Amino acid sequence: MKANQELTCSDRLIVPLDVSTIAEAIALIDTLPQVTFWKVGLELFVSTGTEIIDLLKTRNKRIFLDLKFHDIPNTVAGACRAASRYGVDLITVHATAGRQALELAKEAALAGANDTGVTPPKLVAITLLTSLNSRDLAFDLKIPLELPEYTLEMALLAQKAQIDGVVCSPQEVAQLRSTCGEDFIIVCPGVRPTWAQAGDQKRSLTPLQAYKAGADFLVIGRPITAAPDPVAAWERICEEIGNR
Ligand SMILES: O=C(O)c1cc(=O)[nH]c(=O)n1[C@@H]1O[C@H](COP(=O)(O)O)[C@@H](O)[C@H]1O
Repeated sequence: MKANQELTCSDRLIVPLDVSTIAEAIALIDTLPQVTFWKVGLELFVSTGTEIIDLLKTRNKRIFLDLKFHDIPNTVAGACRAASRYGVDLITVHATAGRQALELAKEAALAGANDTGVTPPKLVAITLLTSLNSRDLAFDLKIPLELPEYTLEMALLAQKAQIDGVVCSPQEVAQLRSTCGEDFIIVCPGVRPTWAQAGDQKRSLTPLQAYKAGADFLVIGRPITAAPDPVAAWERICEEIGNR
């Protein structure tokens, strides 16, 4: 990675291709040529398979393959090995898959990249989805910890298992950054400019707040992709974070 101060807005912002067809994905990629880092999530990958990966590669884009693996260790490892053969930049696993799954995921990612001679992806663990709040954690998931403590425990578990970083809400970034250190990758979805709708995101902060708290990457979807003018929305966000 480049030193922090040299990073530009397109190095920091990851935009999800949350659509279900190649045609819609191409339309978004063409609308936003300034985006260099795209996220391929469950909806698009399940719909198109590797076609979208090949397309992004021919356009020299960076790829966050966000399939959020969560299964028994053997299955998580197999999936990580397969995903890593594509030569993508980032992949996700759920921290709650547990320590053994995380450890095997890391080994498998290295093996998968080695299979095809590509650079291994960075592995990031989901701490707690940004669509959940303290109430959901306590009353639905029955987790008897305060939310910041829980996300910290998940991050520490991932770090002990040699995972490269985490996905967390902007509200937890400062704490995770100070505990897990500067080299731990922190990816933040759930980012909302003041002028955008929250939608299903429950633990948001603005792009500038998330960036200042220490996030390496901001994942921002609908505030850009569903805006009447996506390019203007992108530029407004870049201005808000000072084009850093
Ligand atoms: O792993 C993710 O990227 C992710 C984790 C999380 O906790 N919350 C979350 O919103 N995401 C993803 O980040 C994107 C957020 O999109 P918007 O809510 O439209 O900005 C979606 O593609 C989600 O799948």
